[in-house]
Amino acid sequence: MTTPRTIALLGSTGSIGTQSIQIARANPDRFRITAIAAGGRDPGLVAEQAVSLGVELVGVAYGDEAELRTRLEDGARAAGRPSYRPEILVGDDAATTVGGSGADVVLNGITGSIGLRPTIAALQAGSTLALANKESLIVGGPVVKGLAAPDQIVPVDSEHSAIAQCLRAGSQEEVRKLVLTASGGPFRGLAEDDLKKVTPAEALAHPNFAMGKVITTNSATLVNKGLEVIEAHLLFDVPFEAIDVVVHPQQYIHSMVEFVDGAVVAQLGLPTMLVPIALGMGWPDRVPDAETPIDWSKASDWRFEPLDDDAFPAVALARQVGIAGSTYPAVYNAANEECVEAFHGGAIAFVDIIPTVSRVVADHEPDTGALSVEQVLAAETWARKHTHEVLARR
Ligand SMILES: NC(=O)C1=CN([C@@H]2O[C@H](COP(=O)(O)OP(=O)(O)OC[C@H]3O[C@@H](n4cnc5c(N)ncnc54)[C@H](OP(=O)(O)O)[C@@H]3O)[C@@H](O)[C@H]2O)C=CC1
Ligand SMILES: CC(=O)[C@@H](O)[C@H](O)COP(=O)(O)O
Ligand SMILES: [Mn+2]
Repeated sequence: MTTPRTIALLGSTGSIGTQSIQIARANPDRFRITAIAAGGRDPGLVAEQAVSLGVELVGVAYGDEAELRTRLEDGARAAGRPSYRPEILVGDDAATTVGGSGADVVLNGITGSIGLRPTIAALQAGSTLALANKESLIVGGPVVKGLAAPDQIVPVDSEHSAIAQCLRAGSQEEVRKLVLTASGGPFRGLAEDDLKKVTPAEALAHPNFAMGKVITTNSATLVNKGLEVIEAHLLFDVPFEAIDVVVHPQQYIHSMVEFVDGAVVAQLGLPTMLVPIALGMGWPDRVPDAETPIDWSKASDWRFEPLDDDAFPAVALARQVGIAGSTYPAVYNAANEECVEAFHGGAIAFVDIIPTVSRVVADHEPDTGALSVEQVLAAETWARKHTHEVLARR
């Protein structure tokens, strides 16, 4: 009998976080969540998670430490473990400290590029990084890659988990191209003009997945797929021209690899995150019964269609920033994060998002030379400020 892997779970209260807890609870012989971090929007949920998992370390970015402590104490008493006293961290660095706490696996399920420092901390601590927080890799690019040992980063993003699984079928030299599948989002099939009136509520109606606000909006604009093209380039060292995107609305095929002989290997499954999360925590081992397999006795139609780059220019723009490298991906992502907030706040329309990101990218003057974390953070700060200047000029 082997000892369970220790897991530090960042973003424990979110879509990825709660599903990671589900996997860990179902597999106590394999995984033990020893530390959690969240933003702090719901201290009651954080306390409930901490008590039920018995974690040793709890971090939140904001909120009242005394309130969290009281909730933990109340929860511990109710659970019949009144002496339970985890270490509590509150503040901007909490997730970074939890990420660097030395767990066997750090599962980064934070949303947004705020996940960069925790990603770096996990890599520096020598933990395996199960990476859902794609933004940290994309904005950090060569900095993050430079810190990672071979196989230290295990993708959790469904498309990249699929590609990692497909790559087991051949060598790197035998790969001809990667093919990312895309749902097309809730507005698939709409023309540019039809997109002018879509609402935030409509943008949050993803056809297949229940995810957080930012990634769901990014699926609607196709920014998510743009980010995923850059993510695939960074994770798998495949040039941008060898990374294709195909719209597959059912998302049963999570992504594919085409090999030099013309064979295409795909990874299939129900459109849920349970397999990618379980594999991220257990890599390279599969976790039995993580998800129900597809039922092949039922008839179903699977569709494939090309991207509509006119209505959804986000992927083409992402390719440009990915190829430009340096701080461009950080600027693309930061401008988009600001626009997503502005869209949900009612300040801008859906169709304002990509033109604004594009303007900010065009105005960016990157530093030259090797990229540092400080340069990334400075570029992000500039991009966030400039996004609001561009929006104010409209
Ligand atoms: N959901 C999915 O199916 C998929 C998600 N991903 C990626 O995974 C990541 C998470 O997505 P998702 O779970 O949907 O997002 P959610 O919005 O559902 O959850 C985000 C989590 O991050 C936490 N958080 C926010 N700010 C901080 C901070 N400063 N420090 C610590 N924690 C913080 C939130 O805490 P709080 O609740 O307190 O705000 C919450 O726990 C994103 O990068 C996304 O792109 C990738 C593939 C699929
Ligand atoms: C589950 C997952 O990995 C998400 O990134 C999802 O794939 C979103 O799909 P689309 O961005 O293709 O709508
Ligand atoms: Mn994805």
